[in-house]
Amino acid sequence: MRIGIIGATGWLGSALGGRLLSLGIVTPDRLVVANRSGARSDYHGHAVTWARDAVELAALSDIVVVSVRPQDWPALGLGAEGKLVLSFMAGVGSDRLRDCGGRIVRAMPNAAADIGRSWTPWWADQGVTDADRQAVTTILSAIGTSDEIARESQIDLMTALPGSGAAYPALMAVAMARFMTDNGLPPDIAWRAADAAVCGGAAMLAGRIADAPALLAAYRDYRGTTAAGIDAAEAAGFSAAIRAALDAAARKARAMAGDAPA
Ligand SMILES: NC(=O)C1=CN([C@@H]2O[C@H](COP(=O)(O)OP(=O)(O)OC[C@H]3O[C@@H](n4cnc5c(N)ncnc54)[C@H](OP(=O)(O)O)[C@@H]3O)[C@@H](O)[C@H]2O)C=CC1
Ligand SMILES: O=C(O)[C@@H]1CCC=N1
Repeated sequence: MRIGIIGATGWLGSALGGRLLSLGIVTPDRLVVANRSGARSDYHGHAVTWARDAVELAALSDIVVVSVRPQDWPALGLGAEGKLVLSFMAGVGSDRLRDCGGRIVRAMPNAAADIGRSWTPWWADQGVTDADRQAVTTILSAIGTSDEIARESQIDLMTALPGSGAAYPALMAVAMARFMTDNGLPPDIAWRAADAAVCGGAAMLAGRIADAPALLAAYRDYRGTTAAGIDAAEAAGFSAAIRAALDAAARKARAMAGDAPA
C-alpha cells in the first residue's frame, strides 16, 4: 500500500506522515509526499519520495490523503481515477471531491493528531469498499482512534466540535488566567491555576466524559463556591456561548460546502 499525502508539511499532514513512519504503519519507500514550498532532504528523519505536485503524487500512490486548506483544493487538479482519496478538508463536499475520479472518504481529525490523540470520525461515499474502510482505519490509527459515521452532513458537525481540537479549552484557559492576573497574581501562577482547572479537570473526565452531567450535579449539590460559580457562568450565558460557537462553526462549514448561507 503506497500512501500519498498532499499537504504533508502542514499541521495535520505532517502529524499523519510523521506518525505513520514512527509507528511503522508505512515504510519510507512507500510514502509519497507533496507540499507547496518544495522538497526537503529530511522528512521526520526519513528519506521519502517527494512528488512535484498532486498529479505526480496520485500517479505514485494507491491511497491519496488530501490535507491542504479548502481554498487550495480547486487549483490542485488532482486526478485519482480508481484510487481511494481520503480528504481531511473542512467544507469541501463529496460533490466537488468526486471530480478527481477517486473513491471518496471524508475524515475530520483534530490537532491532537500530533500526539496520537485525535478521535477522527469519517464518512465513506458510495463505491468505497470494505478493503478501503480497513485501509482508512489503519491510516487513521496512526493519529488516534476513528469511527465511521452514517451521513456526510454529520461531517460539518464534526468539523465544529472534535475538529476544533484544543480551541475551546484554550479559550477557557485564557479567560481563567486573565481573571487571575487581573486579580494580582503573577502570570506563571495564573497559568498554573488555569492548567489545574483545564488540564487536571480534563484528565479527570478522560474516558468517562458521559459522567460530566453527574459530576456537575455533584458540584451543584455541594452548594459551595463552585456551585456559585457554575450558576453565575450559566446566568452569564456559558452554555449558550458554547452552542453559539458550535453553531457558527458548523454553519461556516456548510457555507464553505455551498450548502447554506454563512
Ligand atoms: N488544523 C486542524 O486542526 C484541522 C484541519 N482540518 C483540515 O485539514 C486540512 C489541512 O489543514 P492544516 O494541516 O491545518 O493546514 P496547513 O495550512 O497547516 O497545511 C497545508 C498544507 O498544504 C500544502 N499545500 C498548499 N497548497 C498546496 C498545493 N497546491 N500542492 C501541494 N501542497 C499544498 C502546504 O504546503 P507548505 O507547507 O509547503 O505551505 C501545507 O503542507 C484543511 O483542509 C483543514 O480544513 C481538519 C480538522 C482539523
Ligand atoms: O479551523 C478550521 O478551519 C480547521 C478545520 C476544522 C478544524 N480546524
